[in-house]
Amino acid sequence: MINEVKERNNTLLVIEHDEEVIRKADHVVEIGPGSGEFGGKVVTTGTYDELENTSYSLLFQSKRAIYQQNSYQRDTKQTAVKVKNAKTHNLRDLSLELPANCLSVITGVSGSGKSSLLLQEIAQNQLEDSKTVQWNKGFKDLIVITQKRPTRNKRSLIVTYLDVFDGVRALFAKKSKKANLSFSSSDFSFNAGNGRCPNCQGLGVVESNQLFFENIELTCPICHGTRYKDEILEVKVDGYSISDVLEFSIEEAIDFFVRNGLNSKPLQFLTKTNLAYISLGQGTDSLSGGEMQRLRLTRTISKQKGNNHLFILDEPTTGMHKIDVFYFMKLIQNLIEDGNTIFFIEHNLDVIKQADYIVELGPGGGDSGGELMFVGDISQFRKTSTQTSVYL
Ligand SMILES: Nc1ncnc2c1ncn2[C@@H]1O[C@H](COP(=O)(O)OP(=O)(O)OP(=O)(O)O)[C@@H](O)[C@H]1O
Repeated sequence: MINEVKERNNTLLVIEHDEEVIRKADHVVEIGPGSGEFGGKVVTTGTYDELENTSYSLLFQSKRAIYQQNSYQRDTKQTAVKVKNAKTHNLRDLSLELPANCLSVITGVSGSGKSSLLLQEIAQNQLEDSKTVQWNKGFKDLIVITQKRPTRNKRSLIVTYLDVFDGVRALFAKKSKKANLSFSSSDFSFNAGNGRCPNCQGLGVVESNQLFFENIELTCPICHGTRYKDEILEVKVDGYSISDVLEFSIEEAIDFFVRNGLNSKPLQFLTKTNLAYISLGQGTDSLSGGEMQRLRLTRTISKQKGNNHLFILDEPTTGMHKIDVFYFMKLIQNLIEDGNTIFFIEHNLDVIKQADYIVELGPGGGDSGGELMFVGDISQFRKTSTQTSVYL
């Protein structure tokens, strides 16, 4: 389709990570070299072949051995779930088993029935058996992370989304008591209470509201973006005000949290997914799609205790660069090593290569889909020529 658009004398500008698309581009621009404040520069430009042979190109680096990971090839004998004669949407009397304590990937062309199988047929009744689905009874719970983005909310910051701000507020309240100031934990909230800036209501920004002009956000002229009243900012822990803490990167925040006995577990998980560069006070609505997926997974994982959880994730690597996928998959593999089970809907070949068990649905979408094209491990998959395996 892209070629057709080009042939009609149009110009296409595409944001893309997919190597197959990059390979076909006439000109590629790589932005980086890192993420967040470490990004924003043009790293290199050229054709796919030029990038592949330029040592500082991100494409070149991501194809290096360090970013390749193979399947752990775990034993798939223990069953997590049995599906018998599933018929949801386009599924054609589908029967299969998925293994426990492994990474299973369901792949296939768009509309082939992946979501119908995993999100509807399997996940719909949580861990309850149904006419078509029989569960291994060892799972503690089922956690489903879909692609749906949480509703946009200006007041949701990384620190509140990860539920670690209450601890920070309580710490500052305790410190204020020691200094004979009578501030409570709620005075250190920017969402409510008496401590937030009355002009911007704790947002740190105000809207320009000028007649005839589009509204733009301006730094609040009263609190200068700190979100708080001056007397609140005078309370310091280790020399930092609560507004300074919101400016911390995740890496800096971990030091502060550990030093002060706060729960740093969710922050530790974030660093494992290569998100150590974002700041505690960054709004969740400003995150990229790939960053948001990792944040959601981190929040979910950090709340789970122990093992025997079953995670179902719908295309979790959408929007991630190969390098981000590498870090993300390390976290996933650790989860499995800890005794959990993961089912993915995924097209990403780097993920498929790491799967212990692969299911491909097809052959087409809609009425021409819903059939099992392949079930087995990666070494068997490489020997077939399904619509997905030919790209491995
Ligand atoms: N609620 C629904 N009612 C009727 N048909 C549906 C419903 N949801 C999905 N379908 C149809 O079932 C078929 C399989 O859809 P499904 O979402 O399972 O595919 P998929 O493989 O997950 O696709 P994609 O990769 O594009 O997300 C499609 O033809 C779709 O239009």
